Amino acid sequence: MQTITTVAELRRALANARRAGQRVGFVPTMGYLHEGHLALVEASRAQSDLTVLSIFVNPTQFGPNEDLSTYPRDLTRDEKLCHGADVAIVFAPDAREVYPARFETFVEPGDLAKPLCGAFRPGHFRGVATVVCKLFNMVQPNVAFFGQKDFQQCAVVRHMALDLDLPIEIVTVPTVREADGLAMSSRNRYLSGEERRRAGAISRGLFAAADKFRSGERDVEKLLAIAKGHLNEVDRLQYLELVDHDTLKAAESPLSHPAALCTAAYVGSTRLIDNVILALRTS
Ligand SMILES: Nc1ncnc2c1ncn2[C@@H]1O[C@H](COP(=O)(O)OP(=O)(O)OP(=O)(O)O)[C@@H](O)[C@H]1O
Ligand SMILES: CC(C)(CO)[C@@H](O)C(=O)[O-]
Ligand code: BAL
Repeated sequence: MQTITTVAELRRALANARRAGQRVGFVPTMGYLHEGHLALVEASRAQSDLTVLSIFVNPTQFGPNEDLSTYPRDLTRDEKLCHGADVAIVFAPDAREVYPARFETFVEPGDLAKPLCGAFRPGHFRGVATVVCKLFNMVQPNVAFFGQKDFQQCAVVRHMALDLDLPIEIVTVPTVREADGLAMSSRNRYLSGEERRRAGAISRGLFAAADKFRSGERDVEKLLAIAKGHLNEVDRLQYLELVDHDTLKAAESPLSHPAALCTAAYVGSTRLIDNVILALRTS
């Protein structure tokens, strides 16, 4: 495994693989890796010949009062995990390599970026789409892997690839969870012991609604109320919404299309997101 920090070096390292017709899998991350990230690597290993994992805490997707400066970072630990997981290349550029002086061109996503997290993090998905587009151009993978935990991000990236004719297959990997159901997230490390215990309420709420859905409930307000009943343990519910799986517009009762129940909640000062998909049986 090698760690590369410049685009020129990355292109050189990948040239041979490309000439040999190897299928390149790409896992973009912001580092401080956990088993959720390793599930993306595992999916890449299964579907490609060589995996590139990027570690870049992208400044353009953070708002001015967000946690860019305190976001957890530990490259040495991440490199060890990548080595053990059979990653071929860790690409860890610095901010100047990705955004040289006079950088001024952005990718502006459309309606998919407006609801949910987009409503509370203005400019977030513009930053995500821009950096993902740039990373795609740097790595030029055949296939790229994203976690379902960031459901709206998956939708925005998938649509960007379609709109911009990027010849890259986008794969969504199911959310990896802790034993109590909490979605793994680098930000979980901000939680105190007591906050960590209460954070379990987020997935409990989503799962309770999903269980009711599986037993036939199709009323949007009732499903939201069930989830909300569990969410009183969080300190502040930013949003809890049931949206159409494909358009991310508010779902209507009775549910007749696949939907996603999505939430963002603060436990202490930590903002956590999670979601479950409510898929209707097709048979
Ligand atoms: N629990 C998880 N299961 C599956 N994929 C995940 C999980 N957590 C993160 N990912 C995916 O890993 C990729 C990189 O995410 P990122 O580095 O931001 O990690 P994160 O844990 O989501 O961090 P954050 O705390 O910022 O939300 C994204 O595609 C994200 O959806
Ligand atoms: C996709 C991504 C690496 C872009 O910075 C980031 O948003 C993330 O880690 O989910
Ligand atoms: N995985 C989410 C990246 C962010 O919160 O900025």
